[in-house]
Amino acid sequence: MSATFGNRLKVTLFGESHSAAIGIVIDGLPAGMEINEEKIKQAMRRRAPNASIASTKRKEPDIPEIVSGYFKGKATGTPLAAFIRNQDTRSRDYEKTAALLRPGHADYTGFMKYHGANDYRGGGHFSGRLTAPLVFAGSIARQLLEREGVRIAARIQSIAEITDEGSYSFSQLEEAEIKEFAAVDSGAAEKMQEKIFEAHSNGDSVGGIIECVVDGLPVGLGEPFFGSVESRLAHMMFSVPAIKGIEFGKGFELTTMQGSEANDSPVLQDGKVSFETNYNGGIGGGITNGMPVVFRVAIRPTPSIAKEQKTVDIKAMKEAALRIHGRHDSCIVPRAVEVVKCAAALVMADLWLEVYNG
Ligand SMILES: Cc1cc2nc3c(=O)[nH]c(=O)nc-3n(C[C@H](O)[C@H](O)[C@H](O)COP(=O)(O)O)c2cc1C
Ligand SMILES: C=C(O[C@@H]1CC(C(=O)O)=C[C@@H](OP(=O)(O)O)[C@H]1O)C(=O)O
Repeated sequence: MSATFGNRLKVTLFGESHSAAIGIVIDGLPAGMEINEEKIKQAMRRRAPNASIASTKRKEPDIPEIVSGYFKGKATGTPLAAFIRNQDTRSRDYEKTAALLRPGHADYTGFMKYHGANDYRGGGHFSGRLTAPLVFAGSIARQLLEREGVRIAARIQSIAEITDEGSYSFSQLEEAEIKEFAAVDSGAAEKMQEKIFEAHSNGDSVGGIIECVVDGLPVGLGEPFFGSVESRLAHMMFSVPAIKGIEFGKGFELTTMQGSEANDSPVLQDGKVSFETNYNGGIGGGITNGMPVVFRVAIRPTPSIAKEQKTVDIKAMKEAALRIHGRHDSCIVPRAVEVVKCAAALVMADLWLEVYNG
């Protein structure tokens, strides 16, 4: 089932961008786990559209309504289900152009796979909107990890060709979280935002890279081969719409290094094994080695743009031109920072429960 993810902590997503609601069912939360609703609200706010970064003008309160599995501030241990109502849908944006396949979006594949029965409004079930319930569930998973001393932080590393080259401490990354635009260096952040507005004013869009770090992990999460930490994180990240690449540690740069440079040498620190460097991103043979898990994801430019593009009218089977005048993010990256952290939390909490909960 493609809507369900996880082994010990299972999540099932449902809904469409313009349906009555979107939501998620979380199965496997430890009974009695306290849930901080304020932390959930903060996460939802950080994912929400933000006019100051040229994001979609759709205004959704994004208040999750928990309908089961939660009692007196704690998880009951039975499935926790929540839905988020869609309130500011403007489906007329999609009426006139319903048959015109949006280049870069899932209109063509959705139409073919579901024999034209797919709900194309706002991207339907393919929509980035489905990341709202993902953030809801992930922010609970994040709380579960925090209880165990595991923390997650992320930052915007680049937008288009503008890169923040700095390498930062975990606490500097954590400080980025409270910023509206989660880049660490303020000079780079300004240039990145200018780039987004430039694309917006040209009727175009841009992408970028998010770096994410999971700190405080024990040695031994994950398994070799198909249960590797890399494969589990990659599965989750590629489930997030618009994510097109992932690398761990030095990633592709490892190919330009010699073995003597790429190897992370074990050292003794206070009588325990640690590593001199972390070029392999805290993972060895698919298993956490106690160093921070570091990965970066590549996010494509938003598909729906105002600039004229070539397409096909799938009903008339004719080539056509398309300009999209709806409400769209000029860049998905700033809003996706929270999505990446929460999606990573779901994976790491699942891996945690596999080892420490039976
Ligand atoms: C937080 C978030 C917001 C998004 N906003 C938009 C948007 O406003 N317009 C759009 O066309 N795509 C947006 N997307 C991306 C599309 O949903 C995505 O590109 C599409 O479903 C096709 O999937 P793919 O790019 O993974 O192939 C967004 C994605 C995310 C994660
Ligand atoms: C609503 C959200 O983003 C939506 C993601 C999206 C897409 O195609 O992914 C298309 C747009 O939908 P609509 O045309 O209905 O405004 C965005 O606004 C959200 O993230 O909450």
